[in-house]
Amino acid sequence: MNTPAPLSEETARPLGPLPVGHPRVEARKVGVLLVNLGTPDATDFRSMRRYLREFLSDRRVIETPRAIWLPILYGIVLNTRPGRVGKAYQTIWNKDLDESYLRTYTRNQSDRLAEALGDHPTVKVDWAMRYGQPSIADKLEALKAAGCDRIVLFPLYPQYAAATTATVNDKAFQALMKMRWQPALRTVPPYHDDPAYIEAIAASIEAHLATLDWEPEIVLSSFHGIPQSYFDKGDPYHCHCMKTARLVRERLGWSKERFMPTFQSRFGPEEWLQPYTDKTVEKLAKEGVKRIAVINPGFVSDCLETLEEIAGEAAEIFHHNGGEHFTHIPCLNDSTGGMDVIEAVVRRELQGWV
Ligand SMILES: C=CC1=C(C)c2cc3[nH]c(cc4nc(cc5[nH]c(cc1n2)c(C)c5CCC(=O)O)C(CCC(=O)O)=C4C)c(C)c3C=C
Ligand SMILES: [Fe+2]
Ligand SMILES: [Fe+2]
Repeated sequence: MNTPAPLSEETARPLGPLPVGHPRVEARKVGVLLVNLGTPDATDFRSMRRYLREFLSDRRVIETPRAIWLPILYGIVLNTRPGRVGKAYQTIWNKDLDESYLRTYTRNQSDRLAEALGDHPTVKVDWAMRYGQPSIADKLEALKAAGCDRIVLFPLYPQYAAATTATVNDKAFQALMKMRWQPALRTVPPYHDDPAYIEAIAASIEAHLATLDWEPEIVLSSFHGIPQSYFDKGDPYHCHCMKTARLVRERLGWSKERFMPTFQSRFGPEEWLQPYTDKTVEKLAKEGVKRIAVINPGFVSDCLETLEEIAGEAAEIFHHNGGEHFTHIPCLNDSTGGMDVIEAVVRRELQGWV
C-alpha cells in the first residue's frame, strides 16, 4: 500500500540543508506591525492631493454612496482641500526631518518597541501607514520575507472605529489575499479601557498640569469625531470614548464638570458626534471660564488634528472669546508612559507565540 511521504521537516523549519532547487525558507520569526493613519509625503498640492484621494476614497471612511460622493470628491474636495490643508500641515511640519510628526513618532514607537522587546530575539518590529507610505502590504511582505510566519497587526487606535481600526485590518487581509503562503495574523483589539492606557493618560495629565503656574478650571477630553449616522449603525466608537473618559476621570478623582468628553475634526455637512470641541471651547469662554486644558486621549501621536486643530485653532477660539489660559496636553507619542502602553498591549498579544 502506498502511504504519502510525511512532509519534510525542512518545509516548515529549515534545520537542515534544503533539497537542491527548494525555495529558500527563513528561520521562523514573529512580526509586530504598528499601523497608524497616514500622512502626506510633503505639503505641496500634489502630495496633499495624492494622500487625500487615497484617504477619502476609502469606503470605511466615507460611507456616502459612490454615485453621490465621487463627483463631490473629484469635483470639489480634491481641488480645494489639498491647498488649504497643505498650508495647515506646513505649520506643524517636523522641519528637522522634513516629515510630519505622526510619521516621526510612529517610527520612534517602532524603534523603541523593538528595543523593549530585546528579550525576544525572534520578534521583528516594524511600522506602516494605512494611507501613503510605508504601506501595509509592503511591510507585511518584508516581515514575511524575513521569516515571520506569525504577525501581530496593531492598529494604533485605543478606541475601535470602522473608519480606523477596521480599515487597517481590511487592508492587511487584502495584502494576504495575494500570498500563497500566508503568515498567521493576529489583530490587536481596542484597548480603550486597558489599565495601562488609563494610567498613562491620567499620569500625563497630572505631569503636564504640574508644569503650569495656573490651574485649569476645566479639562476637555477631545476625541476625533465620526458622523452620528455611523454610531446609529452600530459603531462602538462613541461608547469606547465615553468609557475612556470616565475611567480617566475616576482615576483622577475629578467631577464630571471638571473633565468633559468632546468630539473634534468634523468633515462635511452631516451631523457628527457631540458635543463638538470647538463649540464647547467657545461656549466655555463666553460663559466666563478663563483657564482650560485639552487632552486628546484617542490620538496615540500628535498630528495635524492635535497640533493645528487643538493647540492652534481651539486655543485661538478660546482666547478670542475671552479665555485667558489655554494649554494642550501632548499625546503620549514616544514618551516612556506611551511606550509602556504599547509594550503592555503587544506583550499580551504575543502570548502563545513567543
Ligand atoms: C469622514 C471623514 C473622516 C472620518 C470618519 C475620520 C475618522 C477618524 N480619523 C481619525 C484620526 C485622524 N484623522 C486625521 C486626519 C483627517 N481625518 C479626515 C476625515 C475623517 N476622519 C481628514 C479629511 C483628515 C485629513 C486632514 C484634513 O483634510 O482635514 C488624522 C491626522 C493625520 C495627520 O497626518 O496628521 C488622524 C490621526 C480617527 C481616530 C477617526 C475615527 C475615530
Ligand atoms: Fe480623521
Ligand atoms: Fe454608548
